[in-house]
Amino acid sequence: MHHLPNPLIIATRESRLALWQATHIQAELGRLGHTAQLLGMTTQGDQILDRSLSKIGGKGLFVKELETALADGRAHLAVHSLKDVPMALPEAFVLACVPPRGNPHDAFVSNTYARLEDLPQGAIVGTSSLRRQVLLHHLRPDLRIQPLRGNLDTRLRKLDEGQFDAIVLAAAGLERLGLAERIRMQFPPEQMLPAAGQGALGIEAPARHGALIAALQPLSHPPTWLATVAERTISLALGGSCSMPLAAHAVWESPGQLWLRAAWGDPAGQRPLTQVQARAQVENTDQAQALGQQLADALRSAAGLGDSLP
Ligand SMILES: NCc1[nH]cc(CCC(=O)O)c1CC(=O)O
Repeated sequence: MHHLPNPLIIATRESRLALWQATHIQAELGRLGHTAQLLGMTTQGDQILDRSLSKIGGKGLFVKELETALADGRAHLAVHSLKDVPMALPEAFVLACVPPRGNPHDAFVSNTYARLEDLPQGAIVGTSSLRRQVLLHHLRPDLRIQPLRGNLDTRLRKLDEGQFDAIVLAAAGLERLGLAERIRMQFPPEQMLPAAGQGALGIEAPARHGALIAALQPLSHPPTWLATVAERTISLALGGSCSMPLAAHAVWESPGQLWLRAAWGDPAGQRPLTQVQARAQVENTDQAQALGQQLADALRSAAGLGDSLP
């Protein structure tokens, strides 16, 4: 039998964005009458900046060290960008709650050009995301796409130093850090379909801590939960890794009617982009998973991926 710890300790990465997100959840818990404190931690994903995430073990690197703090009892819950949370968590942990989603779109950021269309032939665009890379290549095969890692401030600094003509970042991160004025253009999903879970937060807790999981439920937003379950089911079905050239984005067209789109690209740019979509009445987690699974199967056959994936 667990009771609710007081104070609740929230494990978080120490980037400005992660701290904003954890502080936001701390305040939400405060409004529910709980006292919460932050435990800042540096993860391997934050330390290794010279190699791409897909090469060093994926976005799970951002999550693992926070899970160790939960397992040790040094912290009770962890706040993550949902985009960085692997679909399959270790058995001892659950995604206890997904709060309302922020801006899910990608942002075009440049000091010179107002829109992607304005970039000259062969312009240099910074992004390390395989998804952004393949979608940019699809829109503008002439662009030279170069790696860009580090936290948001670091990425903007590299742009300002003149290393790139433009960069592409998540709008949610810029907005949370008060940097919305850096957004020159927001990509519509038709141009750049977001990653699964983009713009949403995920709160992770020990699976056995029933009292804590129950206490987090008032922060949950069922429409965001169901949409992101559908999106994340596609990631899981296509191999479970977040470091894939995969986009998956769901929107509510009307109450209960979920529209799910997905895209898969070839990072080498040899094969054309594959895009699929489906709609379904979704009222519970099983139906959201079924829609995600259906679209994953459609994507797999349309892209000629067969049964095995890299
Ligand atoms: N991969 C890093 C990451 N994880 C979450 C965000 C932004 C916030 C979000 O998408 O929810 C970012 C930065 C970015 O993609 O530009």
